[in-house]
Amino acid sequence: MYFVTAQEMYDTDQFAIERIGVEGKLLMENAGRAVADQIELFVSDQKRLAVLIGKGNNGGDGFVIARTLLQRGYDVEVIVCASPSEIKGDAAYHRDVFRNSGFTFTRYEDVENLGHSLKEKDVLIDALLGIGVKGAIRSPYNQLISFVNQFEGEVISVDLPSGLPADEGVKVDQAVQADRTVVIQYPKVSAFLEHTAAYYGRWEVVDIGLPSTVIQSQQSQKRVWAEQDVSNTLPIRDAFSHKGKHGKGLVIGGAVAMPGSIAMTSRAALRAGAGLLTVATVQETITALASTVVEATYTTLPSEGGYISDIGSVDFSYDAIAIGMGMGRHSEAERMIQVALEKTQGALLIDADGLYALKGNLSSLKARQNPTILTPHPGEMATLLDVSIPELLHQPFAYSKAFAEEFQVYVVLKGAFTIITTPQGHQWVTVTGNPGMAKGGSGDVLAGILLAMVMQSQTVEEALCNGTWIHGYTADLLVQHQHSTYDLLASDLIEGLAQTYRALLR
Ligand SMILES: NC(=O)C1=CN([C@@H]2O[C@H](COP(=O)(O)OP(=O)(O)OC[C@H]3O[C@@H](n4cnc5c(N)ncnc54)[C@H](O)[C@@H]3O)[C@@H](O)[C@H]2O)[C@@H](O)CC1
Ligand SMILES: [K+]
Repeated sequence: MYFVTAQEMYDTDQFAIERIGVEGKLLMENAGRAVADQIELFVSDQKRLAVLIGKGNNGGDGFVIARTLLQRGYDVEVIVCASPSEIKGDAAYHRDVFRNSGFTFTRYEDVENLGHSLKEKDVLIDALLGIGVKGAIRSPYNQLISFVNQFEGEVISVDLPSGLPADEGVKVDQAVQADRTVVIQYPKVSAFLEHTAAYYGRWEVVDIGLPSTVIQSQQSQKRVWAEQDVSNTLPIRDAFSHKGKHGKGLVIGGAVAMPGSIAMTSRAALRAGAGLLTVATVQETITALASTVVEATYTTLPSEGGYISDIGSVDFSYDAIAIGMGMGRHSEAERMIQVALEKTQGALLIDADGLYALKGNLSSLKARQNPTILTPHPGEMATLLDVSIPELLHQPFAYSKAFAEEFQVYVVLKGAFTIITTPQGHQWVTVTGNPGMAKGGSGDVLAGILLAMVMQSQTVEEALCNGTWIHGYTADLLVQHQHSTYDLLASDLIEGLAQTYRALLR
């Protein structure tokens, strides 16, 4: 499923209108009807509804929604929050169709009056502002939004919660806190940002019949990776497969005081389907791991002060290598990352302390011929970019894209919405996962799953999307059945992979 910025949405509408010849009025009719159909699914016709209509096309949708629901026997009061002369174009056309159908609306006067009209209502449909919102919210919308947020019944927003920007990088002034949002055709970027997603409440997308050629005409492509995508791309194992067919992987990391993270990465890689796995680490860590990760083979690396001191002896011909977890932040790490970048013949995944060590070596990323994958959490990404975490999270898509394109790497920016960006600038977001994963070790597990995925026969892009989706989905299944968001541990995710694969392969 694609998702868009406000400009991309306007461009797709424009393309549909000018190139395909679907009139704007018809798009609005389709949009309003699709939203009304959706509302009908979860609002009984015994409820009392009010529709708040703003002056733009979002308000135009509101007229169609109100007319459709009234025709279907719903009790709907329509309150227009703009002077009728301010309403223009397609919205004015639908205001007239509404009126000519024999329906009436009242005009918004002040909050007190509005309070009076809404006292008996169960559901408020918010068609005040859509993707056209800009800057600080002006009167009367500022009072209206505060008012809607005090309404005790259910608030359903049309397209997006009024006042909320569609795009990233825009300050939120004031916005409706919706219980549900019925999104028109494509979700907007703000549905996938940590600081704006919650305004939407539960949301679903309705189709207004734009042909897929319309979105494919867009330059920037951002999509949600969903269960169907996993089913379509997860490699099917044939009856004659053997361990060599599922790739040979290597994990480099760990230190005397930190055997846990590399243990989790290795076990996760094996559970996620790695054919053959080798762990290269210091002797003490091998001793600690040997009895818990029995399926791996081991390579002893020289150590100094409890840390790996050199990786020159490593065989770099593996299909994929993951480096950095539990490696420690010390001066030698930087040189070792440099060696890994130069010598790794297959895909190289850099995580955790490896990312920290990469900071001084960014330009060497460009020289690599084979895929390089960085898996930062926001703190690590912010460090790589020299920005603060809030700055990064204000526009994570833009920062990820700029970085991935500049350094020709795959970036997996971890978070409640994990963003996967390819060196070509294509972006995917996965929405699986829950707060139970916000714990130490969960990133190590992800690195292992991603390593295993990259070793299989799928594109790197698919591998990263599948791995990220599976990681979050496993946490979701565990929280639904055996665990809670409090007690869930990273190691539970590894064991939980069994359930996820069984569900996927059923
Ligand atoms: N043909 C189309 O263009 C279609 C549009 N659709 C709907 O149209 C919406 C976009 O319509 P518009 O572009 O008219 O935008 P809006 O409906 O978001 O309204 C923009 C209006 O709000 C005012 N405004 C903007 N920022 C404000 C602020 N900070 N304070 C107070 N007033 C502010 C502007 O003066 C402008 O007139 C979409 O969200 C969607 O609901 C759908 O019906 C599909 C078809
Ligand atoms: K709205």
